[in-house]
Amino acid sequence: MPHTHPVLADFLSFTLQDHPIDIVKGTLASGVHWHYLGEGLLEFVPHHGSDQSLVLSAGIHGNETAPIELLNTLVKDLATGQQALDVRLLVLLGNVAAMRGSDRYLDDDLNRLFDHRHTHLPESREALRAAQIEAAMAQFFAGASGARYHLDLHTAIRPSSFTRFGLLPYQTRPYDAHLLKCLECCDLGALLINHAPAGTFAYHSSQHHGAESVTLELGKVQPFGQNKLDEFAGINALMQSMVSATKPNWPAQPYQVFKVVGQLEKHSEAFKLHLPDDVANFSSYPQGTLIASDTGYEYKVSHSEERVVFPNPKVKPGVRAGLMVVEVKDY
Ligand SMILES: O=C(O)CCC(=O)N[C@@H](CCC(=O)O)C(=O)O
Ligand SMILES: [Zn+2]
Repeated sequence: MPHTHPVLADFLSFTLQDHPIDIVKGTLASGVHWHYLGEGLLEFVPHHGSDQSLVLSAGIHGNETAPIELLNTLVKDLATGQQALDVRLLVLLGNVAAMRGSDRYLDDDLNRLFDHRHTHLPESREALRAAQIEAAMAQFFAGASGARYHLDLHTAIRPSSFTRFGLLPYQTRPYDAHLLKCLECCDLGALLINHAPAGTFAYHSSQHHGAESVTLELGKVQPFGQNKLDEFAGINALMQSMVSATKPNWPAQPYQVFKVVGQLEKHSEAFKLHLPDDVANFSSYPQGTLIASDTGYEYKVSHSEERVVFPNPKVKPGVRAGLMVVEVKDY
């Protein structure tokens, strides 16, 4: 087998080792050009180019290891030629500094700093990283001539009624029919539609680069090496099909659709979540239930029933402490 460059042989270990190297590039036996663009940033371009561009990101939260391992395997498979490539591809590992210590973040949640919101926190280590990532994405999409897609892969802190689910960023344009079709073929139980602009990476790529973007929650957070990667067969099938621009080879399954109707706001350290500590994502509460309170603030369920997603009283004041969703029939 031809020698595989260490960047490609184990992109994750290479990234975690923190050895600064110059930008390196090469061409695989398949003719695919690859280009290491800096920490956690790896671009692949098919020999004949492509009018489709895809960003696959993971590790925006440093302790969400499963998606990082999935991307590492994908890079290896591209390097050996086991995985075909027919799109321009940017593989991006987000919060590398936090990944080294298995932390969600060091100073600030990176997934609240996109949409150029990092400029308000110049001292934060994540602000610097958000700026680097935004610049890398802008450069990548500047070379795009056709459809643009972005899958941002995560895992959740809590157990969930739906093991795998997606979140579409708030958009004023309609959601892309091809992306929705693809999402039916990756073993998701639910899809959430966000109700407002946010500092998330998926919102950033959608809003600022016209990408068809989605955040995917692939299960529960586990340490490196403890993920059962066969649980991710559906999402792997989706990534493989998007990378090779072929039809997904996973059976289409309907998912439940939810709309975000409100968010829990932590204003101060007086914030209180009125739910059990071990509450699971998508737990449902009837109208009138007090979900959270803070000085001069209360969130009570106003619809006949609402479900709670990502409740987290430990976030910094000013950061969203959870989403409230209701089921809807359509987008
Ligand atoms: O489990 C949790 O509390 C958070 C899991 C996670 O990181 N989710 C993303 C969702 C981003 C989105 O709304 O598109 C996040 O909270 O950043
Ligand atoms: Zn995450």
